[in-house]
Amino acid sequence: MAKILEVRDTDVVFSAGGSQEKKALSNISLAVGGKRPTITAVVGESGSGKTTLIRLLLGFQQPTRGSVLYDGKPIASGDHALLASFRREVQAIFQDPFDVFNPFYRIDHPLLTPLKLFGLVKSRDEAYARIERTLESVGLKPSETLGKYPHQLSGGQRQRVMIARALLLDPAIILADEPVSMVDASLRSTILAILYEMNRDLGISLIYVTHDLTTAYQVADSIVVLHGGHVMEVGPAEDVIHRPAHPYTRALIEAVPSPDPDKPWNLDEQTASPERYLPADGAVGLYQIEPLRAIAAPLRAGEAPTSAAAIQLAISAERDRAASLTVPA
Ligand SMILES: Nc1ncnc2c1ncn2[C@@H]1O[C@H](COP(=O)(O)OP(=O)(O)OP(=O)(O)O)[C@@H](O)[C@H]1O
Repeated sequence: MAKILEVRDTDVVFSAGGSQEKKALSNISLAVGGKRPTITAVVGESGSGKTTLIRLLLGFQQPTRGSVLYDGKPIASGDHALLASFRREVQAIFQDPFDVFNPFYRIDHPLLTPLKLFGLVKSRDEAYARIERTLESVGLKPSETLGKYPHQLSGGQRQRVMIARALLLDPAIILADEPVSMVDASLRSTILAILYEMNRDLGISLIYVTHDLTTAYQVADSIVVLHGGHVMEVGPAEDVIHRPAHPYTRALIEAVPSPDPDKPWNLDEQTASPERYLPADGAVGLYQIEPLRAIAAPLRAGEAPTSAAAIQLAISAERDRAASLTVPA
C-alpha cells in the first residue's frame, strides 16, 4: 500500500543573526500519500514558508520541533531501508530547472544516474528504453532531447526533463515547488496538465507549492493557505475558493488578477463556453477556467464535449504543439 509522508506538529526556527530568531514554520501538520492519490496545493505569498516546508518534507531541513515521518517512521531515524525507499519513492520538481542540471553534462547523465543508483535497470539499453518512454510521456521527443546540453534546451523542455527524471523512478509522491512560475503561460498549462495526469493516471500524490491561487484551484483537491509560517486555512479546493473562511484567504482571492478588469474573478461561470477563455494563439487562459480535476473521465466517442473536456482537449493539443517544436542547434 502507498506510504504516507507526514510532518507532525513541526516548527522550523532559523537563526537570524545574533540572538535573533526567525520562525519560518509554526505548528505545521500535513500528510500526503496513502490509499487515495491526491493533489494538495500549498499556497502562500513570498516568505510564507513554502520552500521551507518542501525542504522539511524532503529531509533537507531538520525540524526545530516535531517530526517528519515516512511510512509512520521518522526519516531521521537512521533506518537505511526506510531512507532508501523514501529517496526513490518521494521525488521533487523545483522552480528553476537550470539550477538543477550540471551544465557540463549532457541531459542523459541526470536521467541515467538515478536509474543506475537505485539498480532499476540491468543494462544501458534497458535504461535508454525506459528514459525514452518517460520522455515521450511528458511530451518530449527523445531524439531531440538526449545528447543535448541543458543550455541547448528551452526552459519548458528542461522543466519537462526534470519531471521525466522524477517519473523515471516510479515515485509514489512528488513535491513540486513552484514548478510553473518560470515558464510562459502556454507551457504552464502543459506542465499543469502533466502534473494532473500524473495524479489521475499514474496514481501519484502531489504537493503543489505555488503563490498562484488560480492554478492551485485548477489542479488541487485540497488547498493549504500558508502565511507567515502558519496554516491560515485548509480544506477542499472548492470550499477554500468558493467559501473562504479566513479573512486572509478572502484577501488573497480578491487580489487574484482578472483578465478583464471590468469583470471580477467569477468561479460561478462554470457552464460558460470554454472558447472565451482560450486566447487566439491556442494557449489556455489560466483564469476563470474550470478546474482540471472536474474532469472525471475521458470523452467517449459520440459524447457531446463538456466545457471541461473541451479545455482538456485544448491542453492536449497545446502539449502536442509544444512537443513538436524543434530544438535550436
Ligand atoms: N536558511 C535560512 N536562514 C534564515 N532565514 C531563513 C532561511 N531560509 C528561509 N528563511 C526565512 O524563512 C521565511 C520563509 O522562507 P521560505 O523560503 O520558506 O519562503 P517562501 O514562501 O518559499 O518564499 P518565496 O516564495 O519567496 O520563495 C522567510 O522569512 C525567509 O527569509
